[in-house]
Amino acid sequence: MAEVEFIGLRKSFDDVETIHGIDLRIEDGEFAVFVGPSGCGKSTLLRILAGLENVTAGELRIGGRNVNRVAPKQRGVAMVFQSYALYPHMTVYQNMAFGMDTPPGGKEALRELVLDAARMLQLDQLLDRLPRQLSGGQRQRVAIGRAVLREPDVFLLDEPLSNLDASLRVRMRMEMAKLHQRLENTMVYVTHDQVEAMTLADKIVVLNDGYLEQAGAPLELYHHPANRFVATFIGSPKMNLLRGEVAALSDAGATVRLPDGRELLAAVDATGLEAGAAVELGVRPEMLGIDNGHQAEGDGWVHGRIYVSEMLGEGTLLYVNLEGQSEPMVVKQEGVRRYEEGAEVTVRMVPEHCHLFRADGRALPRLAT
Ligand SMILES: Nc1ncnc2c1ncn2[C@@H]1O[C@H](COP(=O)(O)OP(=O)(O)OP(=O)(O)O)[C@@H](O)[C@H]1O
Repeated sequence: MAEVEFIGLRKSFDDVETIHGIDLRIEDGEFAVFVGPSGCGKSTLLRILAGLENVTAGELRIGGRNVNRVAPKQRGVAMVFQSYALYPHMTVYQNMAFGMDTPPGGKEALRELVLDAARMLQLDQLLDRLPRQLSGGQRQRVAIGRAVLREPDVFLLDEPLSNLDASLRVRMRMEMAKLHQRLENTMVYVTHDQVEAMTLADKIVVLNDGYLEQAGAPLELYHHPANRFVATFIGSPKMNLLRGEVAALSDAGATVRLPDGRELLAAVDATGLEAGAAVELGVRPEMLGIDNGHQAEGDGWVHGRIYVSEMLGEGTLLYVNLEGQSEPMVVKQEGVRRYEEGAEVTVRMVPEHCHLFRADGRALPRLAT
């Protein structure tokens, strides 16, 4: 069993605290993905797990054992770095086999193990090549192969796909998912890429400035972000936020008055909220509808003018200027539709698709997914 637990974990560099008390549990066999803005502490947490950095306070447990003072080699972890860290003068075979203990079956058994891993990663035709004779994706697979051969309980990957071009990233993303299915071990993966996080993770861990903002299944974070930070970090294009104040409260949710006087209902559990409180109404671009005339019965709607429209091929992104809001609202429409810049439009929003955030950024629980 190799579950990973961070308990009140803190890290300081030269008396400056950068990780401020993280409590997190990653289950045995779970694929956990760390995301967050640059400098939030993703790599530091991974390096702490690998034993490359000390813990300043709190506890790190792997498989139920406190490993704060356990040497990297004894932790049952293997790490794949962004830079791959291959030895340039060694062949693919030598890079993969380097530092491995000879198994009971001797050298021949060792060779079989390396060949098995090479076959799995489609490197078996490349074993005699040097790293400089490989493509980026192939180098990446060698680095992964080397880690797989250590048979780690916990596999650590620090932005493993970030040096690859877009199409190779997509292919390697699929390979990562397959690898996890095959190995069934615990994986901790750092990325900047939204799509990688959403598609690969069993659990996304959102970090911000050394704090854990939320950890949960990708769709849980998408539908029920705990706060404004997670709401705008998960999802692309990001969630729209409209400033307003609470006009009325009912069992159906909170009615929000926008600066232009228009009122919209958000279907949230408004317990504890007070009329007059400053709030932000959130709605995702893909949950908005556009029409040029009438609003549907019962829906909330706002008027605006098209600022810019972008045709993406599979869809259209509209940036709509609304009265009293500092940023244009982004609306994602399926299919290619032409809109004239400056045209007046009605944006429809359904109460069940709205999120509501208090002034301190905390989300109110939504009544629907
Ligand atoms: N060796 C170090 N000495 C001093 N400060 C450090 C050291 N390593 C990391 N830090 C600081 O700790 C914080 C977290 O850095 P970390 O590299 O973990 O962020 P990150 O989320 O991985 O960022 P990125 O996405 O840019 O790689 C940053 O403020 C960074 O400057």
